[in-house]
Amino acid sequence: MPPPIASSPFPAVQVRPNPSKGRSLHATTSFPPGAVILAAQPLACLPTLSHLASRCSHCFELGTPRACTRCRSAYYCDAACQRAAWQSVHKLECKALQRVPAERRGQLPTPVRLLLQVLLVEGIRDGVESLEGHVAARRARPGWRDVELMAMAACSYAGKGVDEATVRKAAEQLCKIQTNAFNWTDEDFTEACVFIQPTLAMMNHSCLPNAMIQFIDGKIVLRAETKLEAGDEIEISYTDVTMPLPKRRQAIDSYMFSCQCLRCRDNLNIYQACSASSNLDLNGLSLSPEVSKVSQLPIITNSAISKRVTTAVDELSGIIRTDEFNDGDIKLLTLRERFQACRELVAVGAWAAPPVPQLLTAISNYFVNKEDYTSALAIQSLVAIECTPYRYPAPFHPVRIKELVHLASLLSNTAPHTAEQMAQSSPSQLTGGGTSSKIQAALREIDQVSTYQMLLLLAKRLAPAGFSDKFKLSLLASERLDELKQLPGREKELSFIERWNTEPQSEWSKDFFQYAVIDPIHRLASLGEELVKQEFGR
Ligand SMILES: C[S@@+](CC[C@H](N)C(=O)[O-])C[C@H]1O[C@@H](n2cnc3c(N)ncnc32)[C@H](O)[C@@H]1O
Repeated sequence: MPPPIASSPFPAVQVRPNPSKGRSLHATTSFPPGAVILAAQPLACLPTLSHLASRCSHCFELGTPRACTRCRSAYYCDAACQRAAWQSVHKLECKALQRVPAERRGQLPTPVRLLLQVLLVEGIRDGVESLEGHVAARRARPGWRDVELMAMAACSYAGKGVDEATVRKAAEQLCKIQTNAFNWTDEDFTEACVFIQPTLAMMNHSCLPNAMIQFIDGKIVLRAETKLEAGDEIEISYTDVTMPLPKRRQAIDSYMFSCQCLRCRDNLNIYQACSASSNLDLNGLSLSPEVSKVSQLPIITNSAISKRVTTAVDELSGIIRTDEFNDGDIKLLTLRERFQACRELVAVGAWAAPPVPQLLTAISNYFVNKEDYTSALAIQSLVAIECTPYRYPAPFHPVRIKELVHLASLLSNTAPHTAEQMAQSSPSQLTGGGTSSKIQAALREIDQVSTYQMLLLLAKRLAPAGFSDKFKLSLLASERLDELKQLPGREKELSFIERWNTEPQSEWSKDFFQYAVIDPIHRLASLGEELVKQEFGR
């Protein structure tokens, strides 16, 4: 039986039957790239296990929330959040959580906690009812016994009994959660919350998505990633689209379909996927205006090189675990070994091809840990110019905004480097004294404070419209810009920056941006390239 079509409570979107995907969500009007299509309240939302004790279970703000004194497994920032949660879900959920043995309470998997809410709260249960769960197909898969056990545990904690019919229904509800819950990653890209929103759950997946979701101030904000026309299907990505094909397939497998998008069908590498984007021209006012010329790169024009890049990426995805790059203590030797494994990609300048960007970020973090901020800044500039814009061609993508703020943070650490301070500072444990002093010399010639200020203003400009006072990265940028106001003697610079910020499209502003931001960051990026090849390519 075809799934029922629910009417959408949001005028901007409409649910339609879809012959190959069940149902799909469509725009009812056109949207320019970056526009906010809608903002929705989640039907149910929970911090993930690793964030349970650090995020409020009601407003989801990061902080040091206090545990509910009864169940000790929901956390709230204050009495108001606790009261509101008590009214909506926690009154019922708290009793159920108290039935979980104390030693297991903090370990209850997030889908099981969501299932508890589905079992206990009528409104949530009704919202989940019409969602797709692929129950029959999941039942035929090896992990089905675990699904049943989780369902049985949830029924028991919820006080619903564990007879066959009740557990079967709960297992179906768990399947719907697994098929439709969104995993929201915070600004550090760790999974922070899991939520369900029935209308947004109608969005299908594409590895070349035309929309994205952000979680801002407890709301799910749906944004157009490319231009949308009325009637277009809205497609988001269920996984990290910059991963190589085998990894994407693995991630998508849990949604019980195989992706037939152009990126998957033709196994497009990161540069080919970038050149298929309609967002390239939007980069004209970004740090990387040359992204628009991606189709002229040898990686695209020379099919032998292009193929080699795709093959090398697929091979490396089997031998390099990118999660090891998140280890703060990663050793120099490991970084060198991994960099050498990537030499084929580096040799053809395929800096954006995975796992090179993740590796460069780990190298930059390695320098930060050593308090060698100049080297970290040079490597991060390389990432900002050669990696991220090709991976995420929309300059308003949160990853691009985060990078501007990150570059600015690194600049704030290098800015106080006077000649005296530099003479005193130890150039980390590396031997690359030559390149390190070139980076320091380059930094002495840059008006780092102005570059810093303009990167932060750019980050603010790219925030989603209507959410700049809620979006974490623009709040952070505003705070830092306010601190700058106290710096004396910058009247001339401030008047230039003000003019650039009010009329960014004018020829004067473009030249000024080139001079004050693009040229310095590109210079640092080429020194970053020299440094990384010299120190890690040996
Ligand atoms: C979150 S739901 C999306 C809404 C769904 N189409 C429905 O009718 O309920 C996820 C499910 O949609 C289907 N789906 C999503 N993206 C798809 C795609 N690119 N191709 C085929 N099916 C897709 C799969 O069945 C998947 O498990």
